Amino acid sequence: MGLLVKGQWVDKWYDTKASKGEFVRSESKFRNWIYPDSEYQSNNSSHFPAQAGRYHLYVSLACPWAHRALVFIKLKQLEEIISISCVHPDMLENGWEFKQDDNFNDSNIDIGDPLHQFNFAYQLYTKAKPNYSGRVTVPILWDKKRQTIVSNESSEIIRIFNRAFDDMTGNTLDFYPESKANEIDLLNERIYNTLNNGVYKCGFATTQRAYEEALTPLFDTLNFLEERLTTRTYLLGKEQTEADWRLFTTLIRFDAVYFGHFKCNLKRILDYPNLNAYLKRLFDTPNIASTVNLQHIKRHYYYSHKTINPTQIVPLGPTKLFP
Ligand SMILES: N[C@@H](CCC(=O)N[C@@H](CS)C(=O)NCC(=O)O)C(=O)O
Repeated sequence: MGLLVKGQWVDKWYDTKASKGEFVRSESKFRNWIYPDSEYQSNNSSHFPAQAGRYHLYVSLACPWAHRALVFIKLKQLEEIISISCVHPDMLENGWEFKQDDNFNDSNIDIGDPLHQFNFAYQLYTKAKPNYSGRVTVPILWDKKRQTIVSNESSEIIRIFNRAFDDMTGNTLDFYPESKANEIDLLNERIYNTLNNGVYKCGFATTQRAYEEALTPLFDTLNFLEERLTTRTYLLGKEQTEADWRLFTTLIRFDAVYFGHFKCNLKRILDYPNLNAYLKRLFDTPNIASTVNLQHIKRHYYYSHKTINPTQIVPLGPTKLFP
């Protein structure tokens, strides 16, 4: 694991010394946007036009942030509009790699870089910006025409997918409707800080205090959500929204990796009747189950984080998502 410094790859683990043992996530740096024809401004360099076949999405099937983007490809029926490939689950001294490995073939998405045949994800970043400094993260939304990264921020990629290509697909499902935007934003904020990123704060903490300070709010939020779901099918009521899918990709990994590997182990999702039923409901949404790859998930976390699991032993259980 490492990062780019002025276009050069440096192998370095997260530095938590400056933050008293706390894991602090860095901001994503490519923040452009794809617009439908009616809103696209060709003289604005951060604007990209909605065009079929023009964009490629690089994901990791292990990563919860990349998983959000993949879920939106399915929900918004974008498979014919945006091509997709994935990285190998191991993220070691070279960061994310495109190496072929028959042990990790996914029946839906190929490992590799079909556009440039690069070996490493960092090469995409230096192609987009030769002197780039920063982390090399997935998801990466790539523009084949301008040969650059449109966005590497999952929360924005899903908002782009939510509407930019509606004219082409005819799929007008809206997971961030104006009337619910405030409530969605509020829930997202709590869930991001304490759960989506909270599991990482627990797992990557290097002091007891930092770990405990992340663990308490994490389970407060799970208890709050369990209560909320006693009267609701989805977080906002009867309809699915973006808030559900942002939560989904964390919950689906929880019992398999966050409970053990990241020490979020006061309770499993399986121990929460409402949350568990809700998770299954989301999982059973058409085309969603195919986006979940338990083998990539377990292998990535247990094998890549050598500071947490130096033996790199990948536990055999759980073998199923819903035992
Ligand atoms: N804010 C980003 C975070 C993405 C992210 O951190 N992805 C992880 C994989 S789970 C990654 O690529 N990490 C590599 C690194 O930090 O060097 C997003 O939501 O898209």
